[in-house]
Amino acid sequence: MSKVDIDNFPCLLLVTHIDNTQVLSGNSFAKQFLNVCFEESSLTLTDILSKASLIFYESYLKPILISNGSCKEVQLTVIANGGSRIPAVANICLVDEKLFWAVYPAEERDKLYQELVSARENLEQKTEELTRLTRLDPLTSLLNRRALTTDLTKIITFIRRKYVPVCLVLIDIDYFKPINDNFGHEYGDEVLSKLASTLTNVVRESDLVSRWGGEEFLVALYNTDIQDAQYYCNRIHEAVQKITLPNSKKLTVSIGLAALEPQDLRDEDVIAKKINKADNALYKAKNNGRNQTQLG
Ligand SMILES: Nc1nc2c(ncn2[C@@H]2O[C@H](COP(=O)(O)OP(=O)(O)OP(=O)(O)O)[C@@H](O)[C@H]2O)c(=O)[nH]1
Repeated sequence: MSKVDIDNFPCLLLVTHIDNTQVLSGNSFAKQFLNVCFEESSLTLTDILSKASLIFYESYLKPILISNGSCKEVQLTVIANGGSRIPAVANICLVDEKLFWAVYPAEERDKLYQELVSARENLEQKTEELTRLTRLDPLTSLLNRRALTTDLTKIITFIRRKYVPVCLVLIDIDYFKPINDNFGHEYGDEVLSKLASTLTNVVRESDLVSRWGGEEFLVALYNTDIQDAQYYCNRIHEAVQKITLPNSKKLTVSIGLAALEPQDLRDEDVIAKKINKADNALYKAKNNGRNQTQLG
């Protein structure tokens, strides 16, 4: 078999002595990577390995090499030409008091790792964004029905432990069908969006505002008793009437209001029952001539 040219190996091949840190020789790849000339310099492992890797070598690898004769796939940090710290994988074996090192710099692996980290961060951001979007109604950007129910369930778990008054406000646009019929569905969508902004502007940040379905909106007023909720409903009526339709008529809404009392919270079905109560009150408001709030 012809003699193998070790300079063609794509890794650092080094020879050191087990008794000291002196580098006795190395291949071309190592010369280039470390920018040294082994014959002329007195290079030691201290120059090649990071401080932590050197401690690892002295305290862990060396005893293993002495007892087992070899160490495989050990992770080290190599100081490259120019001082940059490069993660590397080394195989080392001991023959006649000399250590033979094959060190594979993991520059590419490190780059790949960084790419993986940023791809994961990217994915996490996208997942967050998607989760956010699945909670929102696409037309109004308000919480959708499912998100409102989830958030309200959390609030109820909390107020079961420490009661805080919460009121549910069910809002339905009056005569919305004629708005669509007379001015078009697109205009109807615009009205829904305007109403959504109006509701968001009237409430506090701790309140939940949702599009419950069609032209119905459900608002959960946190830390609000029934008197304050009625005051809030009056503000909604006033604000909504500022939205004027193309025929100069004012937009109006009917509202059903229900309060979550401490005794209601024992009921597992409290949300459905209270919404039902608000719905009955809304029905009363419609039957009573619309543009008003009724208590459930
Ligand atoms: N533009 C638009 N219209 C919708 C949307 N969702 C539901 N609607 C319409 O809302 C209208 C609701 O009509 P109705 O339930 O008859 O109620 P209304 O005309 O408001 O009458 P009252 O509630 O009794 O005052 C229907 O014509 C639906 O098609 C939507 O996303 N966009």
